[in-house]
Amino acid sequence: MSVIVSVKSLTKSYDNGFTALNGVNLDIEEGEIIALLGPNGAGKTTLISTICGIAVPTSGTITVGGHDVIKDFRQTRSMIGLVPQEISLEPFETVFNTVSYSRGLFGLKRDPKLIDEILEKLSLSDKRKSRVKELSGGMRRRVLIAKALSHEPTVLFLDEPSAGVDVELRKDMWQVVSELKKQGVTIILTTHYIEEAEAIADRVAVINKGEILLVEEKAHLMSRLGRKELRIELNEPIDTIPPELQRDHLERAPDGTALIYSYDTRTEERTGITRLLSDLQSAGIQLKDLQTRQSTLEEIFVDLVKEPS
Ligand SMILES: Nc1ncnc2c1ncn2[C@@H]1O[C@H](COP(=O)(O)OP(=O)(O)OP(=O)(O)O)[C@@H](O)[C@H]1O
Repeated sequence: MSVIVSVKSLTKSYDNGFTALNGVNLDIEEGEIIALLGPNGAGKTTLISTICGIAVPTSGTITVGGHDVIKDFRQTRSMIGLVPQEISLEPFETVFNTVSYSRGLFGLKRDPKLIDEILEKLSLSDKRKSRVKELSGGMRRRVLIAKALSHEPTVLFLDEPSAGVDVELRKDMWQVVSELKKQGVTIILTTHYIEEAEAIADRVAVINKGEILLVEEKAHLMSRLGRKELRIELNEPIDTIPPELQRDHLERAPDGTALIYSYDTRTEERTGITRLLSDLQSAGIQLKDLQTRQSTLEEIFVDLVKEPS
């Protein structure tokens, strides 16, 4: 596979002296989906903006398709589609015109057939004459993607594509992104949702305080981060963990009303839950409720990016 976006020793300091990116190196392969994960203020948007040529690097170089984003701005920008986080669409305009207009902004000739194909790809064909204000939130996001694709870019940036979107629509969005990948579009997305990176990314880059902490194959990263927690609510609070449960490495909630069991579904063949439940029975502990939860990205970041104490 060849590298389509190459970022070398990129530093970006804003006019107020703040360094938002500090020596970033990142190669993005043609045709991959890479998720850029990072806490608020990590530098994700700044990185996207510099690659798109919207923000000027303080030092370092960026190439898209082998062209320098500053020297050959027009050429590189035309290869890039950018889907912003905020939905900013003209409410009274039709879907077709909205997308067609975006193509015009790149100085390209009108191409109704192409616009119809893009709408088809995004399951918006039956809405082509609808006004934007008549669309649901999920459809509006698709219109944003259609706009970004209207000038036929080969690289697509999606900034938080499913922020504030419900689970159903999020899955829909993943489907759309996977389809675009199949058609050969390289996709870079920023996200706060680990399930999102897990569902669609080939690789994951973690950025914090303007530095890339790691870039890894998703499968590898997930095996390191994918811990789950089983919370066992008890009928009666307990003061200490009974000896029958010592081997299960449980934690006791501070008020004694629950036990917490951590396990890893990916790296361990057996979760140990069956054994745990039988040990609970042997210890005569009555369960009130069971809940599982996965570490949130926020928690993973706390681990990944925590300052050494
Ligand atoms: N124009 C600017 N002038 C000064 N500082 C800025 C400017 N734009 C961004 N910053 C700062 O640079 C840092 C990185 O911001 P950026 O928007 O790139 O982060 P982000 O990872 O996209 O965050 P979020 O997840 O909140 O969108 C932040 O501390 C931000 O306050």
